[in-house]
Amino acid sequence: MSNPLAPFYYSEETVRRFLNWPLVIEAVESALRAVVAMSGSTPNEPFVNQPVRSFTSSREPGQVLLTMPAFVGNYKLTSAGSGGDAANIPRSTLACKLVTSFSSNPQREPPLPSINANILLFSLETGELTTIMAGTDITTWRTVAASLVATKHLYFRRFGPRAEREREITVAIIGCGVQGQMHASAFCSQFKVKQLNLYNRTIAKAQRLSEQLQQTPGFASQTKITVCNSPGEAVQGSDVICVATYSKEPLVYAADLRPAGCVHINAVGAGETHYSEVADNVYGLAQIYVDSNANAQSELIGLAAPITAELGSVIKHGTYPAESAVTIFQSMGMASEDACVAQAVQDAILSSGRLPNV
Ligand SMILES: NC(=O)C1=CN([C@@H]2O[C@H](COP(=O)(O)OP(=O)(O)OC[C@H]3O[C@@H](n4cnc5c(N)ncnc54)[C@H](O)[C@@H]3O)[C@@H](O)[C@H]2O)C=CC1
Ligand SMILES: O=C(O)C1=NCCCC1
Repeated sequence: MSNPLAPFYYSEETVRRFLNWPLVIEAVESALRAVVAMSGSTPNEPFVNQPVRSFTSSREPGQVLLTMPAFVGNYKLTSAGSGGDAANIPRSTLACKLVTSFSSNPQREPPLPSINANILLFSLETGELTTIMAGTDITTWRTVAASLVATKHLYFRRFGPRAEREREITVAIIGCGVQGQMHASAFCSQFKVKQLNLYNRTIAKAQRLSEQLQQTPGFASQTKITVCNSPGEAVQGSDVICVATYSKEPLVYAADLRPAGCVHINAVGAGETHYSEVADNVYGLAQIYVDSNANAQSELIGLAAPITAELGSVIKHGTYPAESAVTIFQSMGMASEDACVAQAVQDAILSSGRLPNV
């Protein structure tokens, strides 16, 4: 039966009310696990059909449209308002994110985000478009969630099953734009961050973030924040480094890493290539993990170092790195993450009784 109101539209404001870390982390972890299995490999197991995304350049350099389709089959969501028996019923989602990256948007007057996205959800019965969901906040949250999940499994789990709750860490944030700001607040709320080093090309932006964090109700008072004058200063002594800029030149060099290793890097940003923010000599000594091998094959061309594994396979099999390793989570971003988070948000909205088209 076709829906007379379709497609439903959920605005950024509505989506924002339903985003929280348990919901987004669970959905992103589901996508990361599911991507390890391709269609039909094991019956009833979660799996992903995720063709390589397309990049369409627009008028100027630094302006690009990405189309990101995915089908995620047989996965479960427990924290999205589908609690009780419904939580045990396998879900499947057919979705496509349309996202633009216009890197000079923050310099506009008034400033706009560099990343703007919408996520389309389709009926599994008829293929009709059922929902259009604003996807800019989802993109930020799911990318930060991927870094949180990577840090838990590639860094903390080296030290045992409870380390993410007990171990104190120093975190460097390089790039204090939309991604950097949310990485900073999420890492401080989800882990025990004793020292937070902030660096941004325009130092005033890092300064502003420091002030905002300190004014945030509930911001961990045990976190000392330092605004750094160079990326090297931020990296030195850090256990976990998150780098999210448009830089085409390396910002993280081996000489600045702790000499004994034991460092994890979330490489989030994309200049011309995904791997431009981290120097070759760091890739040369690190173990490199990716969200998707298939995406890595098409988007990490030229990376002169082997990929160790998909993050989802570490989560599934518990194959954690050695304590002293330097690890990189090369985050490219996956359509399946967007699909699972959008589904979880839609479930939460519907179970709250909220009307669509708001
Ligand atoms: N891996 C993933 O899934 C995703 C990756 N991204 C990427 O993350 C990066 C950051 O995105 P947003 O925070 O939304 O952008 P933004 O524009 O809000 O922030 C970018 C920050 O990087 C800094 N920056 C820009 N160019 C630089 C350079 N050449 N050297 C040093 N710093 C520089 C700016 O000062 C700014 O603070 C982008 O490359 C974006 O494409 C965004 C979304 C998802
Ligand atoms: O996954 C995404 O969404 C993006 N990835 C790379 C940069 C643009 C947005």
